[in-house]
Amino acid sequence: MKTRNLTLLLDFYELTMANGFFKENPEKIGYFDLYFRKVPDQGGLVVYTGLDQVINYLSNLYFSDSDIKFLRQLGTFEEKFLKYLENFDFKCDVWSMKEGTPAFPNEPLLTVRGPLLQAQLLETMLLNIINHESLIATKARRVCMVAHGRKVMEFGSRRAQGADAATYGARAAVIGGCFGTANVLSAKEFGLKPMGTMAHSWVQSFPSEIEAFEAWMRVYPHNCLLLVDTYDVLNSGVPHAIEVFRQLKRQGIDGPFGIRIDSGDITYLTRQARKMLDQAGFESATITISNALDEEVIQNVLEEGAQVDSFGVGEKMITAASDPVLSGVYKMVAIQEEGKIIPKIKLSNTVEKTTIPGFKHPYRLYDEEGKARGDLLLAADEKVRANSRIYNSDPNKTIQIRRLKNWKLKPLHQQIYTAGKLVYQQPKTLEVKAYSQAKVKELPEACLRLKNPDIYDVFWSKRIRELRTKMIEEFTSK
Ligand SMILES: Nc1ncnc2c1ncn2[C@@H]1O[C@H](COP(=O)(O)OP(=O)(O)OP(=O)(O)O)[C@@H](O)[C@H]1O
Ligand SMILES: O=P(O)(O)OC[C@H]1O[C@H](OP(=O)(O)OP(=O)(O)O)[C@H](O)[C@@H]1O
Ligand SMILES: O=C(O)c1cccnc1
Repeated sequence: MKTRNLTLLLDFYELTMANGFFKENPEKIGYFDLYFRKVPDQGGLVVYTGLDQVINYLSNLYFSDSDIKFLRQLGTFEEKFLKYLENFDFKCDVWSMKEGTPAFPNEPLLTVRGPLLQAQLLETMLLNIINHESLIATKARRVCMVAHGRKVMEFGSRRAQGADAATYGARAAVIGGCFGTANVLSAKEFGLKPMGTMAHSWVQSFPSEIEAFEAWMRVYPHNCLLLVDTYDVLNSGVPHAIEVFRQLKRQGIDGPFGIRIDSGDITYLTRQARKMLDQAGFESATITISNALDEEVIQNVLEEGAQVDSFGVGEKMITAASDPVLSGVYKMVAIQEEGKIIPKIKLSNTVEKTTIPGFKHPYRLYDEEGKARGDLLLAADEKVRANSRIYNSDPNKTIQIRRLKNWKLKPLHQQIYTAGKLVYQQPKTLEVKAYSQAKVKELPEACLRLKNPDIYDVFWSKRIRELRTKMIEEFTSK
C-alpha cells in the first residue's frame, strides 16, 4: 500500500512515557516481545500476518510539522523532546517471524530492541496491524481447510469494519488460503487477481431473468457466471442459465460456465442444480455458493453432500465473527544499561499472564521426517546441545520435561531492521501464501483440526525456565 504517516497512531501514554524516558536517559535500551496468549476459536494455530504493513509503517515513521504543532499546543511535552521528535531517527533492531508462519501462544512473533522511548512508541500500531491481519488469516485458514481444495473467494469488503480492514483483511484472507478477493484495491496493491460474479441488481435491472442472463452472456461469453437465486433457483434461475449456456455452446463456446446461489438451503439447491446441469450436458459448469458462510456452514453442507465447486465468503471471515479478537500484547522483557542486558518481568495472578523475561528467539524443532515437533525459545546468546532437556511452557501439560533428541532447530526469527535500517526483503503476497501453506503442512495433523486440536508444544530452554522461576520467586518473596 502507499506510504501513509501513521506515526501519531499511538496511545497517548506512549508519548508521555517517551517524553519521560527522554528526560531520564534517551540512550537507555529496551527489549519488547510481541506475542499472543490464546488462539481464537480454540483453534490450534495462528497464521502470523501483518509484517508487510509493519515494514510500511516502520519505514515511514516521522513527525510532520503539523504533528509537532499539535503536540506542542498540548503543553505536555518538553521543547527538547519535541525537537527530538521533529528530527526522529528510527534506530531500533527488529526481529520477526516470516509472514505466514504458523505461530503459537507465548512465543515472540516479533521482538524490538532499541532506545526505550522509540521502542515504546511502536506498541499500539504494531499490535493494531498484527492482531488484525493475523486474526483474519487465521480465520481464513479454518474456512479454507474445510473447503477441501475447493476455491474460496473473499467477498467481505462491504461488511468489513472500515476500508483498511477490508483491504488488508482481504490480503490476510488470501495468505490464510483464499483463492482470491473481490476487493479490487487489495488486488491492485498486493498483486492479486480480482474476481467475482454478478449482483442481484444486474438481474433486477432487466425486464426478465433470461434477458439479464443473455445480456451478460453477450458481455462475457468466455466466462459466463450467472446468479440464479433472484426469483426462484430451481424453477427459473437454473433453467435460464442452462438456456444461455446452450446458446453459447451453439456459438462454439464451451465455457467456463457457472452459477452462483446466494440463499436458501445450500445442500438441497446445489444437489438439484447439479443434476439439472449434468442432465443438460454441462457437467463442467461450476456451482458457487455464498450467504453468510463460515467454516461451520461449509463443513455442514459438504457433509450433507452439497455439490459445490467454490465458495464466496464475506462478513463472517472478514470480521472473524466467531471470535473477533486476537489479544496480542507487546511486553517489555529486558532493558540494557552500560552494555548489560537486564531481564524484566511483569507478574500476574495467573501463570499464563506472567511474562517470559529476557531477550530470546523462537526456533522450530524438526524430527528426522521433517515434521515439526514443537517450538523452542532460547535466550538470544544461547546454544543447546543435542539431547538437552527442554521444558514445556504450558503448565497444564502432564509431561513438563523432554529431551531435545536429534531434532533439528530452525530459527523462526529473521532480522528485519538493524539500527533502524531495513535489512529484509519482504516477499510478495502470493509467495507469503505459498510459504504459509508449506509451513502448515509441516505441523502435526492433529494441531490443524477445527475442534479440540492437539496443543502444539512450545518449549523453553532450562535457562529461560530458571530465569523466570527465579524472578517470580524474587518478587513474590519480597
Ligand atoms: N444445508 C444447510 N446447512 C447449514 N446451513 C445452511 C444450509 N443452507 C443454508 N445455510 C446457511 O443458513 C443461513 C440462512 O440462510 P437463508 O438463505 O435461509 O437465509 P437468508 O440469509 O435470510 O436468505 P436471503 O439471502 O434470501 O435473505 C446462511 O448462513 C446459510 O449459509
Ligand atoms: O454473506 P457474506 O458472506 O458476507 O457474502 C457476501 C454477500 O454479499 C452479497 O450480498 P448482498 O450485499 O447483496 O446482501 P444479501 O445478504 O442480501 O445477499 C453477496 O450476495 C453475499 O451474500
Ligand atoms: O462477485 C460476487 O459475486 C460478490 C462480490 C462481493 C460480495 N458478494 C458477491
